[in-house]
Amino acid sequence: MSSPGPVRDEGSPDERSDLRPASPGDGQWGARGRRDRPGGGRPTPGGRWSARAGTDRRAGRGGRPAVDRPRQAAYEAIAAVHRDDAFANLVLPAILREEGLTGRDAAFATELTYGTLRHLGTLDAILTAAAGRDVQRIDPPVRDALRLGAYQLLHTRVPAHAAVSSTVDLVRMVGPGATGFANAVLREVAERDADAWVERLAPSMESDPIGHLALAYSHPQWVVRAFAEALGGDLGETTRLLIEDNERPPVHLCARPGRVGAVELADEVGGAPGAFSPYAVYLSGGAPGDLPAVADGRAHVQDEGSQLVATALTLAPLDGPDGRWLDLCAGPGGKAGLLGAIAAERGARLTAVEVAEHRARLVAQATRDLLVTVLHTDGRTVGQDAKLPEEHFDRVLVDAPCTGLGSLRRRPESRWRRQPSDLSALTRLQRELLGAALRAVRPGGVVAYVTCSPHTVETHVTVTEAARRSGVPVDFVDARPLLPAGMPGLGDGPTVQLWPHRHGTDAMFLAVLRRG
Ligand SMILES: C[S@@+](CC[C@H](N)C(=O)[O-])C[C@H]1O[C@@H](n2cnc3c(N)ncnc32)[C@H](O)[C@@H]1O
Repeated sequence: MSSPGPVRDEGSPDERSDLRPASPGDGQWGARGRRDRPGGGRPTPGGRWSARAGTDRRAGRGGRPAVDRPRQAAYEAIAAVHRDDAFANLVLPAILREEGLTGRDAAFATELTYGTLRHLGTLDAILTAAAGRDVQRIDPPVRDALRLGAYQLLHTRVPAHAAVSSTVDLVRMVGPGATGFANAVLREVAERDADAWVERLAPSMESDPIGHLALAYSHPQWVVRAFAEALGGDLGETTRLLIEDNERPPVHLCARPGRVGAVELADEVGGAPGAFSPYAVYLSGGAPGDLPAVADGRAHVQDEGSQLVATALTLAPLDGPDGRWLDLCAGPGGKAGLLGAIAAERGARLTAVEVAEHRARLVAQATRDLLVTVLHTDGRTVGQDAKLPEEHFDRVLVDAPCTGLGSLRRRPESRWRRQPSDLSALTRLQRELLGAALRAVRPGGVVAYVTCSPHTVETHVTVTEAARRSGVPVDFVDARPLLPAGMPGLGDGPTVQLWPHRHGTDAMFLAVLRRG
């Protein structure tokens, strides 16, 4: 198998869904009896797979396949994430396609890849203890193989002997010379179950609740702290959120208004209408990209929370004209697609701005059959760009670039990549973009500020500061009535924070501001 090489993230979290996620392993995915592909590749000691046509380079002792293809695929995806800074949701489908893995094999590879990456922090702590040395000092290819093995031992029903032997076989390929070490480490890991390891390694909840939760639920401590703060210090709720972050997220479709109704779409795709958004359909499985409704532009993949916050902007009460709408951070175009469809029904016209050229092209593609003007420019140029005049727009969306801590379910590696130091540049940009939006909106018009992060520095602090520095009169609009009636857990207003564990959505934040 040859590596598809570095794969960079191009989509919003909405567009990146697990492929065909598996239920937890039930034992049918043991190491024996896997199909093998003649001419398949094998990883070099550096960890990359190299194709050797006509030779089964993976044949192990006794002629049986040394490593089955789903595990190989998972290993290669995990290695690419760490070696090439690839994104699992992009690199894994490429590997699965290249290997021709479908059905249960693809599901198993997906489960192993996503599960290992989500649980990385805890797995590393366990491997450090089991190896008697810091996991960071283990050769990267062997380290990734051990992570994959430890995940199978602690979080799936793969029999222990199969998890150990398949991992040792993998290590034989990626780190010859380390097989004895790998065998010993995994046997040590297998001595306890996941709960017993947490009991042994995590600080107690009483003495260090953040440290305990971080290790028990595999999140960086700063992220746990940020979640706990956003949840008002409620550690029970924080725990539920962390558990939810480690679950496979469902795929949500958005039935484009004017094109197809949610009930009709649900019937067509075998899904269920969403609980909250009138446009949402929950998909039970399968590859959404293969659906005719998605291919022909009647629907797109979009988290229900994203649908709700975009729709909220269109529902904010407005006096006077209502024909000019602006999406100031539009790429790759999920919300622009929904806003453009609603605008078409209401006789309004959407302008969508995106600073990154390739993402601007994605916006144009996402809105290709709608009357949307796509501008490839910096949203902060309001007042300097003739197409972005001041006091011109009636409704403006700022779906700001953010840490994405609200969509960790969809991006298994991102919790380990993000750093608290990312916050200062991001919040400066968020303030500047919201300031530009407040210049772009007409007096009496509304601005929705949205992040896919519940971090209070990116939410409340940014909004308060940007409004204070804007130099224009700004009032908060209570956002709660702009969400579906009866939706629970919306807090005290005027802003709204959605949560995976409360609403089944990404953790989207919404503030609605009216320019006086
Ligand atoms: C959270 S994403 C928006 C997601 C999008 N609204 C959707 O629903 O698909 C933020 C976007 O803002 C863009 N961006 C960052 N800085 C910008 C700027 N100064 N002006 C315009 N867009 C910017 C990023 O490239 C990114 O595509």
